[in-house]
Amino acid sequence: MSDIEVRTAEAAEFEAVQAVFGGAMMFDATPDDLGRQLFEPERTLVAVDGGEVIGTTRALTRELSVPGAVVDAAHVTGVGVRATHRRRGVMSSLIGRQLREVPEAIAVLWASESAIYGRFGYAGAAWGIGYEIELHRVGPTNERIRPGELGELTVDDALKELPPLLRRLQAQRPGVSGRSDLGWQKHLQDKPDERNGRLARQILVHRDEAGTIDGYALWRGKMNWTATGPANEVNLEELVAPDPTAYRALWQHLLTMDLSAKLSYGYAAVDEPLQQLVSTPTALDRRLNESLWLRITDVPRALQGRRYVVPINVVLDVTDDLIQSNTGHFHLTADGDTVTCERTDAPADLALSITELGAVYLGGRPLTEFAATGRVTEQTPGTLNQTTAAFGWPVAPASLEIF
Ligand SMILES: CC(=O)SCCNC(=O)CCNC(=O)[C@H](O)C(C)(C)COP(=O)(O)OP(=O)(O)OC[C@H]1O[C@@H](n2cnc3c(N)ncnc32)[C@H](O)[C@@H]1OP(=O)(O)O
Repeated sequence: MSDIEVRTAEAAEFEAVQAVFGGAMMFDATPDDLGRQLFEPERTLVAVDGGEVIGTTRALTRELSVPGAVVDAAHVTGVGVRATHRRRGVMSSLIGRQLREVPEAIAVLWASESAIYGRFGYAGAAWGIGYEIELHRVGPTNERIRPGELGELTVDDALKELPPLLRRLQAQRPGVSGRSDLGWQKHLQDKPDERNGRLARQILVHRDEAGTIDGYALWRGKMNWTATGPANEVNLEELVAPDPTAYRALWQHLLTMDLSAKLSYGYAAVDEPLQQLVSTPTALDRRLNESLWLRITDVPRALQGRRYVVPINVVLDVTDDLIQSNTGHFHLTADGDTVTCERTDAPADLALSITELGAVYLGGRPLTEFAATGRVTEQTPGTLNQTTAAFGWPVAPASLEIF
């Protein structure tokens, strides 16, 4: 590490950053115009050896829904180190500096491997459910879809119509990342060489009785003809339907696609209502996946940024090996929209590290889970259950996209 310099990237280094990340992940990272426009060099760190970029990490400027609010969250991505420079502490230098420098009170990421980020105080804060639905077995309920309720949009129309629906979902569910106009363009980009043998993306929408779009699904089909007949595959990429009628109608349509045997979807929530809409939930073939990892970088600001499901008045003893200002006692009080979190000398009710605080931040994991292994300790009897209830949230967090 001694000869390796870690510094902020320059705009001209976009290609080098892409090449290092693509090489490390083993995908073709040919830069495109939208990717270039979304590049934030001032929020990218590079490790340089002999003038050559050999390691990278990026923080994207995006918002995230958290319990009861939408806040700024550093969306960390592009973490890669050239294979020739692995296991010499390059990533540790990059991630350590990034976490100390990001202005946001929380950072989030999708991990390529579970073993990487815990050492930096990140914790799995949301689970996701992957479906491999057997359409012949699942038995969708008989939803009547009236003519005109469903339609398709062009990308240009989708860029106007879909963003408000994602914002509505953010108001309902924690863990959902916001998208800028450019972010939407990138999300709806449909490069033929990235379709994995599937057809072009379909932008399916549902309209309410007044003709207003109140839900959408992004999906692709793939023809598969077997010796026994058609077995096409439907790949659902995203479904956003804050309105119950739209939610039911879109799923009903997708589950009954002609000639199709399978529907795959990777971003369902742990409490996904879909299971109520089918007669055989086991045919959903559900798999629990890791989804969003979260790291609190500023305890008082992060804890003040979200809401709590019941009033709370607790002193937390937090330890953080990487960010010293997060270590100490913090007095958290919350009652509805009035939330305060301040450093205090008062004795602590609960002791935990920054990792456990990150794990429970989105309301998807209970503090009691960590008390069971001694990672959270109760100093004042009764405060564990109260604090667990306050940090919980009625809707499970779910992240809709790998960024
Ligand atoms: C948010 C995202 O972008 S996710 C994408 C992450 N990137 C990838 O998976 C691409 C392929 N891998 C890589 O580029 C690199 O191997 C990285 C970035 C994962 C690690 O970079 P390195 O510079 O080798 O890590 P570094 O030397 O700082 O390792 C620090 C510690 O993490 C451990 N570690 C590093 N990578 C891994 C891994 N994949 N699995 C388990 N442990 C790991 C190291 O063993 C080391 O442990 P130690 O402190 O006990 O000795």
